Amino acid sequence: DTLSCYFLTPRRIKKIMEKQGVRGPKPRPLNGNILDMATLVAKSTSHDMHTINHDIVGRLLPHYVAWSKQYGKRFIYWNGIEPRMCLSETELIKELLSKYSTISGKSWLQQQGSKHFIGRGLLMANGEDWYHQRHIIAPAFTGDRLKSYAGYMVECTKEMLLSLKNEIEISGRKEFEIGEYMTRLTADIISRTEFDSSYEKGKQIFRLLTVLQQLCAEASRHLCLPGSRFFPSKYNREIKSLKMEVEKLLMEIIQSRKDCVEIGRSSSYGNDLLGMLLNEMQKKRENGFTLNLQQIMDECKTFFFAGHETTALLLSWTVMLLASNPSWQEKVRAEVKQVCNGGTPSVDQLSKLTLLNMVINESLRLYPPATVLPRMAFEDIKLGDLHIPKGLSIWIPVLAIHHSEELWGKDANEFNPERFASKSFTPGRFIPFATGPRNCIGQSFAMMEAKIILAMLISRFSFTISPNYRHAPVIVLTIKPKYGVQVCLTPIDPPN
Ligand code: HEM
Repeated sequence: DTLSCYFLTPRRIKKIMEKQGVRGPKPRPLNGNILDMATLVAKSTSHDMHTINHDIVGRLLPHYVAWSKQYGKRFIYWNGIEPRMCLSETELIKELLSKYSTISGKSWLQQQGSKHFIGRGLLMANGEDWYHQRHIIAPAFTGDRLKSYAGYMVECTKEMLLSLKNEIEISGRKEFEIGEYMTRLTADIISRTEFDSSYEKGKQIFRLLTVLQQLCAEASRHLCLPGSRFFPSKYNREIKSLKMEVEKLLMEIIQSRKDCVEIGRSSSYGNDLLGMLLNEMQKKRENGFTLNLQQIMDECKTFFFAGHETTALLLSWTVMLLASNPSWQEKVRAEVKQVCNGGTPSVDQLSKLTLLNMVINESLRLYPPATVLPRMAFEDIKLGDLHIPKGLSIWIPVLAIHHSEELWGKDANEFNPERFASKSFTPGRFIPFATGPRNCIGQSFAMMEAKIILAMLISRFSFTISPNYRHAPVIVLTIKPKYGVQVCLTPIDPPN
């Protein structure tokens, strides 16, 4: 079904959109506007930024800036042979994301790019398949089950803070690239929540997945050349063998849990994410929809991918923002001290950390880890006054919406958490986790994790931005600090 979208001649889509006044840059044969985009981005990101400022849309999405100026808020461009319409009107975005979650989804090109990595897990699934998976998995991310992960988060954070403190005491080092620590920490947390008792093996799987992710990202750069993915290149061979290695380890964990249940040593597959998926695999058999082992493995990989890098980036950017805004750092530290009373934060205390919450939101606004949201229409869709033909991909430029002066006012590019103090603002303009039925399933998980880690970090250390930090945000799937975030840490002595 998805494939059939590609048989619709792109020319027809172009004509339908032109009739509605949606135009864009002229595509080149096969490659569309890919080269134009690459050239503009290479130029705009060839230098670091001169100061730590957040006016980054022109740097990161120069093609968006140029084309929206020339063709208006809606324009169409070509990612190779895939036509994409950029949509930045908040009303229409809200309508698309809330009403059409099963008849729009991930395009074949996107699925192809991640086939050997996360397969058809929740993030890449479409239609009915997506709907069933979402309903099976959703309970793992709400209510008491969600709260039960807080303990793991606190434990892993304690270990990281201790290793930082030891490093300072032993080597006298003060400067740290905090991104490295955050990446390791969020990977530890997701390994524990996913594989609790098989934690060590889980970590091994995730090390392999990190390599696999890099290889797949490189290989998908060549995807736009027709036929290239059929060549048994070095990439393809390496990708296949890594994939097999990861799946073999995953199967070992799954099999040992099944054995325990079958010989009666335990009555359930476990309380971690994997256990929950296996329990569901048994339960859902009666009502017709089943999760098979391949899907469970794809899901395990999906949670690792979707759940750790995004959160690590949120944390790194927030530390950068707090390090370069000492007055907010002090305010948040005082709040944590008052709410948590010197102890580790409990789930109930987290909702009282209002200032920290505002800072995290402001960080997600300025540096949204997921910079664009893609949705392909699998059927004709009516969106406001627009007729969207089947086969058209819609791209929502989250980063540009978050920085729009029209939506946020003259200080749109300034760090000002105060703007999140009032709860009433136009819906649809703040969408770091998307919105509607297909929003981020891990949103509450990520927010809980970020608050716990930042609250614990800020009460143990004060930090300033290092003179070695180079402000150079780049987009490689997500928004990353090109050279990391170097901060100088000073331990804060605990009272008495
Ligand atoms: C700051 C951290 C995070 C950000 C900014 C973020 C952002 C997003 C966004 C924008 C989407 C929608 C993507 C799309 O449909 O194209 C998404 C989906 C998803 N996220 Fe997150 N995410 C974060 C953390 C997490 C965590 C911690 C988990 C899991 C533990 C997670 C799991 C997922 C999954 C499985 C989906 C696919 C949901 C579906 O299609 O039904 N995310 N996330």
